[in-house]
Amino acid sequence: MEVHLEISCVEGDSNALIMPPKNSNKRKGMNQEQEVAKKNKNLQLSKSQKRKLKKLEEEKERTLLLSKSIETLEKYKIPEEAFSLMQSSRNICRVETVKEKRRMAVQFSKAGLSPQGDQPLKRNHETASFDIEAELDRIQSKEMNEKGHSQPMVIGREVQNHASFSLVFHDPVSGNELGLNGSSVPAFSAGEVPNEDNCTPTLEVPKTFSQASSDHDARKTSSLMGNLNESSTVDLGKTSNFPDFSLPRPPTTPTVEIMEAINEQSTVIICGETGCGKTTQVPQFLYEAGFGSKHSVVRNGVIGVTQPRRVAVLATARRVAFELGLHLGKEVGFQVRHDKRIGR
Ligand SMILES: Nc1ncnc2c1ncn2[C@@H]1O[C@H](COP(=O)(O)OP(=O)(O)OP(=O)(O)O)[C@@H](O)[C@H]1O
Repeated sequence: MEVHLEISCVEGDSNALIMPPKNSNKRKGMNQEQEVAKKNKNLQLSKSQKRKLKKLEEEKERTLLLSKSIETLEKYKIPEEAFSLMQSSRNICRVETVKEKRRMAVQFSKAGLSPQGDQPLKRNHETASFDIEAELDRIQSKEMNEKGHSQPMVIGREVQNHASFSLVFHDPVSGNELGLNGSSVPAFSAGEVPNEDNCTPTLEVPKTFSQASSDHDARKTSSLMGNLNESSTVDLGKTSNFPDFSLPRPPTTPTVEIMEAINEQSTVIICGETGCGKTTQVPQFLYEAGFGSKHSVVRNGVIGVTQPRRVAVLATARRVAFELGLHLGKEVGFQVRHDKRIGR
């Protein structure tokens, strides 16, 4: 009993009835804080979660960017018909054949556009020399397909496929534009195309030209014809019948210096402007100096010349053979893929 009273006294003095709830509140408050902290702690993401979240955000951004890009592409999309009118960058600087030009013109007209460059089918005189090259290439490949390089190159057959065909080159000496027969800018129309039998090159030089320029033109004409129509018309062996045909070397060709350098050095690099004769002249005076001779112990072997294109190989070989008055395929030969004419 005593104990009980004491307790009640103590309780009465120290406001014992209020204190316990206070303590419990404090404890409760502390618990709440702890819970919040715990919750916050739970809200703090782990490293892997953060990484995942970052990834998701990035993916979202990427998808957004992609959709924007697709939208832009759709906006500037080229219609499918226009694809056929586009040309590959590989064809830059490549001369189009008449057939290709015609095909393009048809495609352009189908698309309701005017043909490219306002020079559709008619051959431009300035580009004719390039066209000749392209034509040569085509003829050459056609020739190869039709088995054997001994097949004559028939200009007539090629020409008949086109409405009009003119072979023109620009003479840098006289400044004249010359055609196959030496006259100014001739053109074969389909009607007046020479047939296979009569496509012999005519070396008639109009009398209006001076003798000097006539000789020069005739030589050019002949060489041009030689390039175009070898077996059917031009026998390169016969060119020696024309004593004036062999062009004089450019007077500026420093033959002596080059020969001296070649004799003294094991390697010589010759630099010169285009057309100065590095390809056609140097081999000639090497040949004349005895290089490539079977009889020479030191200088025997071959004088080799490389060219990047097969048409250039053929033209160079023909030119050198022509200027030296030798036979192509004997003393002067050439070798390209699928074709080889080298003397034994
Ligand atoms: N097949 C050919 N038909 C007509 N003339 C030609 C022929 N090949 C060369 N020539 C003439 O001979 C000259 C010398 O030409 P060549 O090819 O030897 O010059 P190049 O210095 O080798 O030129 P590049 O540096 O461009 O190859 C040229 O001015 C050119 O007019």
